[in-house]
Amino acid sequence: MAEAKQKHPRLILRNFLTLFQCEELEFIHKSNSTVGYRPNVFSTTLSHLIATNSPHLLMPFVPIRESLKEKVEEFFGCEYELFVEFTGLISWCRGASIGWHSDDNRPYLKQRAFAAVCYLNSFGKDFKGGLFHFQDGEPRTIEPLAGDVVMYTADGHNIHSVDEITGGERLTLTLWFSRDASHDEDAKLVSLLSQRLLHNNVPGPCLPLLASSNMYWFSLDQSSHRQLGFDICWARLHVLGFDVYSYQDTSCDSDLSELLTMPLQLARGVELFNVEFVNILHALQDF
Ligand SMILES: O=C(O)CCC(=O)C(=O)O
Ligand SMILES: [Fe+2]
Repeated sequence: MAEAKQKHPRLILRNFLTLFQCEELEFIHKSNSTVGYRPNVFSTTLSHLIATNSPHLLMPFVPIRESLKEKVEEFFGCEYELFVEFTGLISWCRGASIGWHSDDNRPYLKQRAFAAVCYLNSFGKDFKGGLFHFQDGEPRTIEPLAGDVVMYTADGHNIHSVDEITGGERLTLTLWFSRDASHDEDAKLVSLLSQRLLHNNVPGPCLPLLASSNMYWFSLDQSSHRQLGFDICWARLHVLGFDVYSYQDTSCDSDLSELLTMPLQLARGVELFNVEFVNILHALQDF
């Protein structure tokens, strides 16, 4: 057991998060995510929540980040040594996968010492495919289940992969930890928060601002014309059964993504709801 821990330092924790916490984070992701860093992947970072004037949505992350850091420090024997380097909600849609790798496998990722991946939804129920595998050691394969967490060193002792998603959307809260204080995410977040508070140019305490429209544009074919794709915010509302009604003058040649930055109302079938939203992010967060 001790030898296995030395060779492949890793820990699986069942039911670390409650289903309520999973659902709360899922709601935040589905109402704020942008197109991610790899094909068919969407992400919500904490700095993005600040940049889009939704810092109140950071609150549910605070106790979870703290207890994950404590667990990692306790299990890997490095109490009070770690900084959270990155926190993000990451969802993988059909076609997304990642081959064998370690999480520190690029020069710009060398500061990463440990990873914690929290599963926010479940294999077989919410998505198909997407099993997690370690190349060596035990456990070899992990079936993602809402609330469970896998923690492992970011180095070559824990080479891993994720099978292609074949249906649904697989959602995780993923954190990396570093020993290097210059990669402390908290310091970056505090600085972003204070910049926003000092520059009083935000519309109101809780009214979201959209990032640039290409951050929400999901291209179906990366290489082809920009038109082939959809706006992820609009698509998420559509999945929930809503249509968007914009009372802007649509006779001008404004495109869809521009309209979604303007005031709008929601409709379902022939029913038009009275509430006016400042933009589509506001509708997603408050419908
Ligand atoms: O989502 C997972 O299970 C692991 C993802 C992963 O390996 C990564 O993002 O580096
Ligand atoms: Fe990884």
